[in-house]
Order: sequence, then C-alpha cells, then structure tokens
Amino acid sequence: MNTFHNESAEDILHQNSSNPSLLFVDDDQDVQAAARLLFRRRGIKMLSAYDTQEALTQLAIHSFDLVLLDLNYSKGATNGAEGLALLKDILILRPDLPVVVVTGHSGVTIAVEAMRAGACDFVMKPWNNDRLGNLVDKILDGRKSETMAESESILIIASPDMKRIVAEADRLAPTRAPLIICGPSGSGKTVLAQRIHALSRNTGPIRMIYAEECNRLPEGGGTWIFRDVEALAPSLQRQLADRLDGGEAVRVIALTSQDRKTLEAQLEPRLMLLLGMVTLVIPPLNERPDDIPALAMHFLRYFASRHGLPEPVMEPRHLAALQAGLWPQNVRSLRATIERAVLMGTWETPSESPNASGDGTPTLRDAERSLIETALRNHSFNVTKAARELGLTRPALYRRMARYGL
Ligand SMILES: Nc1ncnc2c1ncn2[C@@H]1O[C@H](COP(=O)(O)OP(=O)(O)OP(=O)(O)O)[C@@H](O)[C@H]1O
Repeated sequence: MNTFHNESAEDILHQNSSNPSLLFVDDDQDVQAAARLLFRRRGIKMLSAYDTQEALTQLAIHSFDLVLLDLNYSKGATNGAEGLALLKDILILRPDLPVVVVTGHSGVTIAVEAMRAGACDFVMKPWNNDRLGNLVDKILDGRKSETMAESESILIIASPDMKRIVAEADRLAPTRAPLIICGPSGSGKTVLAQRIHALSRNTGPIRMIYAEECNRLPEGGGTWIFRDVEALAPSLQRQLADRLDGGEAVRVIALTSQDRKTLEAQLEPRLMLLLGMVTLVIPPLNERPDDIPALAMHFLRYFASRHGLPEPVMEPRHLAALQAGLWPQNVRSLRATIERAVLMGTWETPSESPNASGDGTPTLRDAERSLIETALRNHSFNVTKAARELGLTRPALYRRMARYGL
C-alpha cells in the first residue's frame, strides 16, 4: 500500500479551519513533498492522492477548492490516459471544481487536450514555485466555497466488466436515448444512472422515482430515474409510453433487479419497446471480484474519515475473505461490512473476537489495545509521539497497531 495516510491525520484535524484546501494527485513522493512545502508556506492545506482511486476517495471525504493533477500514475505510463480519465471523473462529480494539470512526461499536447476536456490551466514540471503559487492563489481568490460531494455518487470501477459497462454508459450518456439498467439489488444501478445524467447534456433536474409509490408522472423535463420500473402501475406505464411517444423532452432511465426477459413480461409492450433500446447489465458483486479490493479500500477510507476513527489494517487474508464472501445486497452489503469494521476497529466478528474474554471482563489484550488507542488519539495519530509516550519504538508500535487493527 502506498502512503495515503502520510499527512491525513494532521490535515483532517485542520479540515474545519477556513484555509483553502487542495488535492494534489501525483504518484511521485518527492514531488508531493515539494508541493506540500510550497503550499504550507502559503497557508494552503494540501492532501495527497497517489493514484486515481485515492483521488476519488479523497474527493468523497473532503471538500476541496482546487485539484492539481499529474496525468500518469502507473510505472512507465506517459500517455496521460489515466489522468485524462480521472479528470473526466472529477468533472462529473464536481463540475465547478477547478483542476490544474501539472505534468512533465506527457508534454504540452496532452496538457492542452486536458484543457479541452475541462482543466482550467496547466503547469509543466519542474515548476517554478512562484508561478505555481501565484496561479493557485489567483484561482482560489476567484472561487466561492464548494459544497461537499455526495460520496454516494462516487463510482469505483476496477473489474473489466464494470469498465466495459461504464464505457458504454459514458458513450450513450450525451444522447437522449432511454436506457434500462438491470442488476441485482445494491449493485450500483442508481449510481450509474446518476453518472449518466451528470454526463448528459440534459441540464434539467434529476428525479428519482420509486415506481411502486408513484401515483402520477412528474411534470417538466430532466432525467427521470424509475427504480423497480416493473412496479409502475399499468395505467402509468401507458401514460409514460404516450408521453415518450409524443416526444416529451425527458430522459428516462429505468432500473430493475429483474433480468431483461422477466422485465419484458411485466412491462407494457409499447413501453418496453420505447425504453429498451439499450440495456446495461451490472453483474452481481461476487461475479466481479476484481472490484472488491478497490471498493473495500474506498469505503475503508471514507468511513474512517466520516467517523473520525483509524482505518483497520486490511491484510491479504481479510481481502481474500471479502472476495470469497457472499454479498446478498452486493456493493451495499460490502459497504455495510466495511463500515462495521471501521466502527468496531477490527475485522473479527464479535463472536470470534479474541479481544474479549467472553464474560465481559477486559483481557490484557483489551487493556493494551485501549492504551495504544488512547495514546494515538492524544497525539492525533502521530505515531512518533504516541510511541514516545508508550515507551515503545515506532516499529514496535506499528506492529501492535497492525495486530489490533488500529
Ligand atoms: N461501483 C461503486 N462504487 C462506489 N459505490 C458503489 C458502487 N456501486 C454501488 N455503490 C454503493 O452501494 C450502494 C448501493 O448502490 P445503488 O443504490 O446504486 O444500488 P442499486 O443497484 O440501485 O440498488 P437497489 O436496486 O437496491 O436500489 C450505494 O451506497 C452506492 O453508493
């Protein structure tokens, strides 16, 4: 794992201060360190992300005023594809957030492509400290405060299946085509529909309609997302078909946990024909285990930050157990499991926990864990200071933190 945590405890402490904050996305630790020094001197809070997924998680957790974006994060990558894809995701999530591209390897042509895609400026590496500092000040001065992103709209994708589905969704998003999204409960149909709306040219509102509770169709345009579309009353199905047939300026995205064939048997044939030009099918989570590590890391960081608790260390055996797990509600179940792990501070289920002696009496392990936790909290998770207070070396403290999932 990389150094996502390096300054986060300190920075999280300051997150309520009125200083502006920026997210610096770059895989190079030296570059991160140089930037941190520069912005600290200028009174700007800086958080680091070392790859795409960390950047998305940081955006889910914090409210930033600016993103500085290198365009390559994997070893040897120079074509800027990773950065351009991340830029697109950032602009979907936070259309108003200024993004400045800071790049060396990719060259000016790709930096210009990034500006065409929505970046507000670019700086070549190695940068001139005064120039970069002044550019950042200028952007921050002209910026009104940003509202917090909804973590719920973040879509983490790692598996080939999801990459293919999202690429197809992105391709169709700017059209007015109605869509059906099939997938079991909690698999991500709603987040995908939100992404399609965000990428569409539709400036109207997004309306989330629970088909079962719907007793009349909404008025006005925008994107109408029907959840469990098959539950829409037959009379409303007919009305919807009439309105779509009549060319109403509305984009309909129909979500269902049924497969397409079953849906077809339940929907008014005319409505099925109008809605079902394209069907995107999201597989259950256990059919795409490659998504599990990325989702687990995302939720771990998100909930640790949201609850102000340390992230339990995720060892390979925990990950293997997650990948082998059954997820009746798919990503929703995984999310709940990770939130519980963060809240409990451990991956063990209470019945298996070796931390408790069974009769409620604290064990030596409990006492040690609690001492360590208190020392870490007293020092805002600064490991050096906590180790000094506990009379331990840093490595000895790290070993105990790992043991107790701190
Ligand atoms: N790829 C993903 N990345 C991040 N979060 C996700 C992803 N997929 C799903 N989630 C999260 O999992 C939860 C369930 O997702 P969502 O509501 O989109 O599922 P759904 O298929 O619409 O479920 P239902 O059919 O029960 O309404 C949400 O909290 C959502 O943010």
